Amino acid sequence: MEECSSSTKRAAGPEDEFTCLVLSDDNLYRKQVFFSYNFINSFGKLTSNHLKKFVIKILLKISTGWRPKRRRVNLKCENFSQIVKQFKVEGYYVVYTIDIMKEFHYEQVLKVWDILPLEEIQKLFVRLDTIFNSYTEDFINRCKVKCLDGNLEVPMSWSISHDIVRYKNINNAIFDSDSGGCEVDHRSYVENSKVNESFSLMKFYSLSAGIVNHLLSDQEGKELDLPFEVNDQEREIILFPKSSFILGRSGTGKTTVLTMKLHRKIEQYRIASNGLSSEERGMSLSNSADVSQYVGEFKGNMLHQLFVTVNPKLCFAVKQHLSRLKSFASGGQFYADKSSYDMDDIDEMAQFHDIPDTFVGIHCDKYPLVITFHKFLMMLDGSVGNSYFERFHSVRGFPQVNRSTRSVSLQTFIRTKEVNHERFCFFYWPHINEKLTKCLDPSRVFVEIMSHIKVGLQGGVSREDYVSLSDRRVSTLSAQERNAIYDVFKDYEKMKTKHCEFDLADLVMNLHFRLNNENLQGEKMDFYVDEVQDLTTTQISLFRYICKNVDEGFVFSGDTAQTIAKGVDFRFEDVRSLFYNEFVMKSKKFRFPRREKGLLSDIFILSQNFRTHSGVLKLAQSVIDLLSHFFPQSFDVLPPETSFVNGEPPIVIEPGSNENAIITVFGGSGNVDTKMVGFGAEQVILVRDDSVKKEISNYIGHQALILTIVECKGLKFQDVLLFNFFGSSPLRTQWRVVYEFLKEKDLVHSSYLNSSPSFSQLRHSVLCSELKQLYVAITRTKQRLWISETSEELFKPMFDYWKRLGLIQLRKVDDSLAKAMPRASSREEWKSQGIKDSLKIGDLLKSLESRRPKLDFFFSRFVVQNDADESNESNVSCDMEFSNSNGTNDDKKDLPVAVASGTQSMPNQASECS
Ligand SMILES: Nc1ncnc2c1ncn2[C@@H]1O[C@H](COP(=O)(O)OP(=O)(O)OP(=O)(O)O)[C@@H](O)[C@H]1O
Repeated sequence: MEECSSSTKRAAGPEDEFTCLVLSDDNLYRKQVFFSYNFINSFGKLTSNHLKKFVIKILLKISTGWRPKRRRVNLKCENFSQIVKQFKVEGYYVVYTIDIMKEFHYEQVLKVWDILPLEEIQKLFVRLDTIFNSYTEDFINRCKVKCLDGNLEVPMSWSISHDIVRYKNINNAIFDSDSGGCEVDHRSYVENSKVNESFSLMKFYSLSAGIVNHLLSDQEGKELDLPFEVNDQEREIILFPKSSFILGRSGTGKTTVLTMKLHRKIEQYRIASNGLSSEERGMSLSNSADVSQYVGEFKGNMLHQLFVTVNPKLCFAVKQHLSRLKSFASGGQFYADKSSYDMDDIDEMAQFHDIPDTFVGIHCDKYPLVITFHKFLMMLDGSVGNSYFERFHSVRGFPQVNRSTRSVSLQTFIRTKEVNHERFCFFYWPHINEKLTKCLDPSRVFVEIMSHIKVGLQGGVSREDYVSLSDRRVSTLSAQERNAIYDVFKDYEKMKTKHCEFDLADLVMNLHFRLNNENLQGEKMDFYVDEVQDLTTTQISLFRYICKNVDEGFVFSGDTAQTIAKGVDFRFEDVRSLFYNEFVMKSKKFRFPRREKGLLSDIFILSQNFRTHSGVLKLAQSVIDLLSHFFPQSFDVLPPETSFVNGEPPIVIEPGSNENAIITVFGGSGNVDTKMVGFGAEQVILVRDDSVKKEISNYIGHQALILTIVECKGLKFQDVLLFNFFGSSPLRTQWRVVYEFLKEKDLVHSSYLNSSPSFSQLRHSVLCSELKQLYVAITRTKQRLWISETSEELFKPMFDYWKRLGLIQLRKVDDSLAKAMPRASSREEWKSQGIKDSLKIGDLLKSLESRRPKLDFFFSRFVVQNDADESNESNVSCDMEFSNSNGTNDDKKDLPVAVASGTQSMPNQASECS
């Protein structure tokens, strides 16, 4: 056995003996063993340290290829006994299965599902049966294949030249009704369970010294934030070495892939710098060949990685996640250090105060930089020539316009003088010539100005070029409309100059101009851009100035159905061709004067939803269907995501007769028992904007966390209450245009069309951003979504649509609903939710304190009845069984004692169950 070297000691905690076992050179197959989240939880609840150690020893032994001899088995998973195994230790059964994973080839792996007492085993088997029923016969047969190396059972592997397909045609397949799967609306789902208890969405963690240390230390109930095993689709993207684009609907793992890819590179770099240890050779998502390749590549290079996204809260969440992954990889603790997160606010400026506003001379320990796009612009601005802001007279008087630190007065200037969508609509639009504006929609005009006119280097495109876009087949604007928009643009520019204000496009164009004329020393960098749909193409092309490794240095991920940044309008194909023309061709223009073929980077599509169940996804898909109908050019059409878990339709809350549901639920009048006394930490009220947020805060104080749709972007919650989305929509009664779609689908009588406006791309362009916002709001929930509206009239068109398709359920605010909604949360839960989802921890704690007296009345958590049947003890047996060190066996009467060495040492041979 290998001695623990200094680098392996790093990972060793109190259980050095086990660390050495994990790292042992005998333990050749440890990369093929994975522990489920459930196993880790159940293991944590075991009270006997001796039992814990014994189980780990057996699992480590199994990971070397050792297998107990199989005997007559009575306790088994009916249909899949060849791939579902179990062994017994001191009255507990450890259940594991054989699976197949795709990395550089397909390979058999072991998944350890749970450790349970006898009475719970049968229920586990039934659920595993359901999962395996969804697999193809070919997949199952390959799991059954045994590959022997002497006495050892080693993983069988297959080349990736032929696909091994895991799932039958999910969502279309007809399942055996006994399998536990279910059929709804002609679509079948593998499971009928709560999302966080689902087996098909369960996270698995690979066997490592860190995991073993975790298992053997007393960490029961703490939030796990370990690098989990991604699925084959995600792994392929993580391992793909070239620049690429990742497209996928909400909850399909885009942020996860970016974060893991970035973290993996850090690990490879660390290994290349320190030399390989035994543990590191076995690190997840890599094999030694792969690592050695990077050893060569990284030597002598510094690793400069940047993660850029628009939402500061998402940025904060990614930063926290990366720091925990880093801590885990270097053997530190991987739970959030609660005390260090007790901050009042996630403020953009405070978040980046230690990163200078320049890319020149940034110290390497600042990497990876996880920054917002706004911070990225500030850093670029400080990197070449004179700052853009120095042109403003008032700024010249500020104390320091310095590259590394910007004064508070300058930051305030930037915040208050930027013309954004709201400022454009409310302050500029009313002052623009009415003759021009009367037939135009301000939001659409803002998009046109920011995304299609103010592009390029020289103050934007000419009128002639802009108007000529109407000749394109895909253009939805006539030449006349484009001329009018261009006139508005001219007026707007004049007014803006007069008021000494600027918009983001001004800054971006100025940066392009400066960066083109002055040489910024580009570094070899890796860029990970998340939620790329919220950036304009001109903004995106700024990345090329500071990243020289175009072939490999860029990963863009996003979903154009979730574009909520105002003024942005593109599809992934546009970004891909921009990348080719602006990044690839410009970086190679001197070396390759002719256009090369085959240099367009790959677009990967992620299709499995990991976040939520079919009830929510179907509602979300109905919004996508409207987008496809009215605005087919505005987003990338993808096949609907795969969902494995069946779930209830979201609930529309019927308001009381004379007040809105929020008042009924949270307070005001009414019986205390039917009032919801606050939301838990995993729940959120989503609203359109800050004004509605303020309005609700006035009603309910600190009883719940309230976020705007922009703030919740990229985050997730157990339950979501979407409040007054339609009632506060700028579309007002124009939502009636959806009847046109319903009529086309034969969902309403044609008389509905009489009172509906007929759809016009230009007049109803705001519907596009409304639908995208609605999609983002619906997809934030993992389990339950409640929709509450104050105006029946404004909601009616969408309500009719959803009701007709059976996508919602209507419920009155009564006792049962009020009881189902809240969830008592401990102080720790509030904190950990804040950590997970980057919320305002201070607010959460204040909120909790303020309702502390009411917590006594808190409705207990909505408990779903456990549907397990009592298992029948007389009917069970086991694969193999280990007695405890005394050789006793609790189930002796029913189950013949087997085996084990009868001591605490590792069993060498399993003897027979008689
Ligand atoms: N292979 C996996 N197994 C289990 N859970 C996973 C897996 N991959 C991702 N997840 C989980 O799925 C959830 C959604 O992932 P993520 O936030 O990366 O999706 P996204 O595509 O970025 O979503 P959005 O577009 O809505 O921001 C997260 O909770 C993540 O931990």
